[in-house]
Amino acid sequence: MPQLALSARFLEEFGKLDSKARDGAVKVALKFQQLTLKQLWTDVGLDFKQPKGARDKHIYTCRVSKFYRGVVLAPDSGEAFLLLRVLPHDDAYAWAAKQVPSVNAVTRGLEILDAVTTEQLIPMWEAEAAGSPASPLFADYSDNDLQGLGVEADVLRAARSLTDKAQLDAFAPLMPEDQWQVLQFLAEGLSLQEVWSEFVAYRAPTAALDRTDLATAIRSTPSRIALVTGEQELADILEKPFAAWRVFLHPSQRHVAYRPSYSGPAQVTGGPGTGKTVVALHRVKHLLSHLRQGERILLTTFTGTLTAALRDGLAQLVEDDQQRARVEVTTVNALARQIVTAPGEEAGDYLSSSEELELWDEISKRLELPWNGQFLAQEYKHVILAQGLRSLDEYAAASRAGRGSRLPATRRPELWRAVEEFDENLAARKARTHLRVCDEAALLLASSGPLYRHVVVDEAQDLHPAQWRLLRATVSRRPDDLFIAGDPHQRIYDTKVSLKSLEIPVAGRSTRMRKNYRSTQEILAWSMALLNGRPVEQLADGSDETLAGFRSSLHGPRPSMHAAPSQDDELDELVRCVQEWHDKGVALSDIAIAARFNRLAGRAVSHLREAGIPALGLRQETSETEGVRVGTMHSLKGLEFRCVAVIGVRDGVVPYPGAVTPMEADPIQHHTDLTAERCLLFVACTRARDRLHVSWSGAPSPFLAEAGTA
Ligand SMILES: Nc1ncnc2c1ncn2[C@@H]1O[C@H](COP(=O)(O)OP(=O)(O)OP(=O)(O)O)[C@@H](O)[C@H]1O
Repeated sequence: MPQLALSARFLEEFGKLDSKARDGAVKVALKFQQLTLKQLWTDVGLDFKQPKGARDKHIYTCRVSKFYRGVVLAPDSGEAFLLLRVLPHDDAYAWAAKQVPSVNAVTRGLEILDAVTTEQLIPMWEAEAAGSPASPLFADYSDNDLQGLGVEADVLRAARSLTDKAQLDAFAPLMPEDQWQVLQFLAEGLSLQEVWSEFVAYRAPTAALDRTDLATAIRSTPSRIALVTGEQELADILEKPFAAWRVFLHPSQRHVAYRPSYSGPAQVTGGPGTGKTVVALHRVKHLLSHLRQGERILLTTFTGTLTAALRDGLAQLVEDDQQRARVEVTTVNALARQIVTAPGEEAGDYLSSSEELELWDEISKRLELPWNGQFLAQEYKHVILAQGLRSLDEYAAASRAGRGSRLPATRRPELWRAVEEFDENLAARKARTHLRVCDEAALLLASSGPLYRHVVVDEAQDLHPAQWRLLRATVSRRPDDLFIAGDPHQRIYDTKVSLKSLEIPVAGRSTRMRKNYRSTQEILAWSMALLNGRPVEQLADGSDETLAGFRSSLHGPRPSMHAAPSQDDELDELVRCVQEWHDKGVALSDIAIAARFNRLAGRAVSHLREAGIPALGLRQETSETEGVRVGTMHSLKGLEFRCVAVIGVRDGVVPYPGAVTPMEADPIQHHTDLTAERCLLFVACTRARDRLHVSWSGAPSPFLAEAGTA
């Protein structure tokens, strides 16, 4: 029996079919599982036909329903059939007739080129390029350079006729995806070596290649083609056609997630929406398949909302309940609480950051110290807790590197007195702070021993050193101990760490993702302007990281912006915008509103409800509840929605002065805080897949003005 394979595009189109056509497509796919080669070719229901004027003899169409046909690639060997697309009857024939499959000489993957349209367009582009004063887009690269990355004759000719990135984008639907991706990386400024190592090296040939062997090429293209091994697997894939991330991984994603083993901690970084969470989930799946009896995995992240998303994702990827039960999904803070709280003991109250600040202010006044509450809180967080200092002697000997404020050594005893006072006050109230508890939990584990065989961390960029110490202590120093996913461009709190300084060395085991799968290029480009090309400090060792080469191949409308005369007008416009999205078929639960603070978020909820649009706070949501999700920019971290409105992006709020340490108090912290505020707006905007709306009342945020968008 030949093997069935499904292309990513087939699956995407299958997901959008009406139920009748879908049933038809399922029946077709099942026949490939049940019939012999001979039976398939002669099956009346399937009605295999070669399109008239087909450019390639391996391409057929088959009947899916009265109105739809599938496009199938049938290699000569009869070993496999690949379902390429499912389209309305006439479109299927028209598309099928123009396509030519081939085996890429470098990547060995199967490729499909729209040979007819390309041949028609190339002479036009060549003529246009000849008359254009612009220099060719790939002038810096020789044919040899491009061929070495898998760019083949027809695409090479087309690439030579391009003069700008917009033309390259327009070419995307016609071109084999991998070749387009290579050209796109180069156009974005990546070096030949970077493109080679990030995209091609994983797939470089190891044995002789038969370029007529389409069946082998089908098996060598797991990033776009899923081989189906049985009816159960077929049902499983077709049941969730939009969860393409479960089945198709980018070569760099697969390489990172399914690498048999890392000799120590490993890291995946990349801009928003590059699939870091997807990679982390696949890594968990891989680690589960090697887990010995009695061993467990910790999958952890920053906030509770994110653990819910991780749990959902894991349930989609690992269907076996018993396997999944071996993975504990929890936040770092919840884990710490669990470790320090004895059975039956009350967990105690946690101080909010404003309560903590109030307490430090009180102590400062009571002890008549020359420092304000903010200074004390920062010293406690960024020096004392960061280094786990437990006595005045330790504090007196500690480094304050990275602090931009001066504190003579002779004054440290006074400050330590404030720390003691703080701890005593908490003990008296039976209260705790999250970081203090993480610090204690790390200490406890240091004597009681690790809890897990592997730890996988998502959204790692905001973890504090005390949280890292805890994670370090939960797992022994062994191969595959820690797998870390994070993006320093999404650091939205005031902590900056270098993993190297925390004895979590990832050098040589770190990979950066560049392809954005979430947002349209229009949303990405707009959001990236907010960062203004500013590099941020890497998680690994504090050196600079940029978003070079970070791009999406999706396209859509440009973000809309609205400058309102008053907050009421701004909220009226928000209602109009949400209504319009909903009228166009977007589910309310796929729409999110983000504000800098809960107050405006709350007003947005009321305003929407008054207009008859169900809305709820992000924290109240369960995935089934219908209604627009509304929350703070912080609470949107790690999530995604089809449409996002970011509101209240005004001067005096974004950045929020209260969250930015004054320059004169500490210039280093001032810079960190300001960057965190900038990144916060970037994070909120990059949650959007298709539509982004940004609004303000009064003067716009200076971040918008600097980006040239307002
Ligand atoms: N290989 C893939 N195929 C299809 N979709 C993918 C793939 N990888 C990721 N995605 C999709 O891209 C979106 C973003 O993925 P994910 O949340 O893992 O990115 P991220 O890098 O963790 O984002 P962020 O840092 O912004 O939280 C998700 O909708 C995910 O399903």
